[in-house]
Amino acid sequence: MAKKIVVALGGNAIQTGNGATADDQKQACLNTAKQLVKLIQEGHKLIIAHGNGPQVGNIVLQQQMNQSDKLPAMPLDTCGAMSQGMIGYWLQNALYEVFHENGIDKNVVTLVTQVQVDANDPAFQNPTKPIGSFYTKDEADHLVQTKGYKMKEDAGRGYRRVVPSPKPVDIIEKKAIIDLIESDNIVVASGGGGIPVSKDNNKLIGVEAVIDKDFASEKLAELVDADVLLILTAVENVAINFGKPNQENLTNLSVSKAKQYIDEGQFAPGSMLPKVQAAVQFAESKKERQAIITSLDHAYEAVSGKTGTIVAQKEPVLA
Ligand SMILES: Nc1ncnc2c1ncn2[C@@H]1O[C@H](COP(=O)(O)OP(=O)(O)O)[C@@H](O)[C@H]1O
Ligand SMILES: NC(=O)OP(=O)(O)O
Repeated sequence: MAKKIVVALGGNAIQTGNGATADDQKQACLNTAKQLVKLIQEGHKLIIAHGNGPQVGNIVLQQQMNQSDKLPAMPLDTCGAMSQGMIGYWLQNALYEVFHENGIDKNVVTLVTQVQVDANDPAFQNPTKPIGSFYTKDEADHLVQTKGYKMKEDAGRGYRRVVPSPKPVDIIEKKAIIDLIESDNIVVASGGGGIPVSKDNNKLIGVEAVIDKDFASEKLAELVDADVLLILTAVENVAINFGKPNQENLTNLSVSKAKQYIDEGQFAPGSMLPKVQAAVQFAESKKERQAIITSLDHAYEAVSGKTGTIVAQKEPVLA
């Protein structure tokens, strides 16, 4: 049965390994497009959201490199908008090629998306979202001193800048997204978690933050009344005891069991935890809604119920 699917693309869908050139990231988007096209051929309607952590961090650094009065650096919200345009272009470009190879006649539209946040969200007092490259401890200390950045160690992989990550409250352009889906376009929306804006009477004020793309994708999936929230990352399954000798990969996961594992601390904050939390929130929002967490390579089989971790109100049964 054809489904409406919000796909949340993780880091490896856009940037594989250390390749941060435009060509490297275009190539990764082409590989991603080759996986997503199978879902489109099956008749599913796709709405594509994506992360931007590495990209927006690099844009901020590029902005600051030759900064002067005549060449002012753009603030983080504007850098977020730039990352949406850049990644949206790569995805449109990749899907164009793959659609032509497969005789598919569809438009792909990237919508610059503003996502409302609460200006009083406690996240503004406690930056947690890693962006940009990884640094050694010495480099990180230098950035703290020279730029006033907050730096944190990121899961044993080195130090990264962290910025506030408030929760998404609403998607300003939701009606336009729904109209585009209904007129049979593939929509890329809410990229990088959306551009964070807070409401001030009839104004939207851009704020210095990066919204988590898993939470923003969940909000998008609810607002467009999707059947499935498909979170694509680097692993085929969510696991308990991850990385330990007794690791157990999860296939069917009820909301209540997922909450129990969250309370036990089974999912790493900043990586798997927000995915499972977003999946629970989506599955809880309506009885027949399902969230699937799997790898890009397994997206097609997972939507047919053959692999991945499926989160639903009651334990679903794999096909
Ligand atoms: N319990 C867990 N089960 C599976 N993967 C986990 C778990 N805890 C942490 N991870 C790690 O989280 C990673 C996904 O997070 P991340 O790389 O931040 O996501 P994204 O794909 O959105 O960029 C996985 O590739 C895996 O290495
Ligand atoms: N905005 C965001 O969550 O990006 P990443 O998924 O790349 O961290």
